[in-house]
Amino acid sequence: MQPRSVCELKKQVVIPKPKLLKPENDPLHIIKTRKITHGRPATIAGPMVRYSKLPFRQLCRQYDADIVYSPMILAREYVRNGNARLADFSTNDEDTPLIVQVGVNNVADLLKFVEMVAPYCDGVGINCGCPIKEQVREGIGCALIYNAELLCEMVSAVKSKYGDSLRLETKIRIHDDYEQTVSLCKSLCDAGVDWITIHGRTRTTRSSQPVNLEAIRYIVEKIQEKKVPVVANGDCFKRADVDAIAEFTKVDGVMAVRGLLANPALFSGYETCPWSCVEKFWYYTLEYGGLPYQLLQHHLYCMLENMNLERRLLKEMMSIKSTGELIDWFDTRFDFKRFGEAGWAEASAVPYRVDK
Ligand SMILES: Cc1cc2nc3c(=O)[nH]c(=O)nc-3n(C[C@H](O)[C@H](O)[C@H](O)COP(=O)(O)O)c2cc1C
Repeated sequence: MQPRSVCELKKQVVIPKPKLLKPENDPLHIIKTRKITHGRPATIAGPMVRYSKLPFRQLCRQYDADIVYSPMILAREYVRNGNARLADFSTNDEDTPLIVQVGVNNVADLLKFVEMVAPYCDGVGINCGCPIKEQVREGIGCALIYNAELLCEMVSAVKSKYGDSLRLETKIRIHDDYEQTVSLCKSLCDAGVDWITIHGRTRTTRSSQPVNLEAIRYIVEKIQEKKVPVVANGDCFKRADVDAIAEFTKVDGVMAVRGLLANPALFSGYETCPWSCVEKFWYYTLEYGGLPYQLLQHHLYCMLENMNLERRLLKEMMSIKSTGELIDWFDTRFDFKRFGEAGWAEASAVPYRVDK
């Protein structure tokens, strides 16, 4: 029998209805109240094509990510192709608050996409930042920041259908001329967007160049009267960066991406990835399944890379070719007693090693 994603299985037994968001699952409520209730901006694990799959999302939540994104899913494929649906999105009841990010270039595909994913997430985010040429050529990703009319039409189509039962976000890049970004943001606010994430780079800025926080600050100030929350994205690599970015730009939330890939415990204040994080990642990966081997291996590489291990060990790990062998390798190379003795199923019931 063909494997099915959790999402598909759920569809067999329930007829999805638009749900009413509870405050604890409502990303907008979280963004608006984090400062008041926790004295800090909302912490957000941003979208990463290939990487932000269910086990990684749950890992980030364990380490204080308030809201977590799926990778960008292309609406065109998802709404037309059952195999794409199986490959692109799986979820479960613990996978909340979740924003499913979509790459889309027309209202019809977006509405169909939202209809399919709305019962399984708390919000949808439109990708308006992807600079990859093939996507931009098709009017997806970054192309949308130059097509405000279409983008706003898409936002208002979703919001007028779903109201407050589903949140809608747009993740944009900045323009060379900040006034263009200000104008786009104002139009998005008028179209009903719930919050805007601003990645402080232009279409052509590379991620090796520093993020432009001045631009974000400028835009936030200019759209203040709209009272729509803004999240800053770019170069958040440690917990202190969250506060520094929020303080400087006056945003309501901070999104990290590459920082979390290397250290999913970043928001909890760990300077480098703690060992407990590696153990938990293993746990979620085996519990939830669905990660292709190379992705599992690369996640582990990213985490271990900055953990002061001998390079020889990393090289050895990268030469391993299957999940079974990798488990054996971890068992022999590290103190993996907890899972080794208790077994994977029971391991979740015992407290994890705390490295703090
Ligand atoms: C491996 C990888 C995959 C990414 N995939 C997406 C994506 O699916 N959607 C998106 O909006 N941005 C994507 N991005 C961009 C990030 O979300 C983010 O905007 C960028 O990395 C800047 O944030 P950072 O400095 O915290 O990494 C991706 C970035 C990386 C490194």
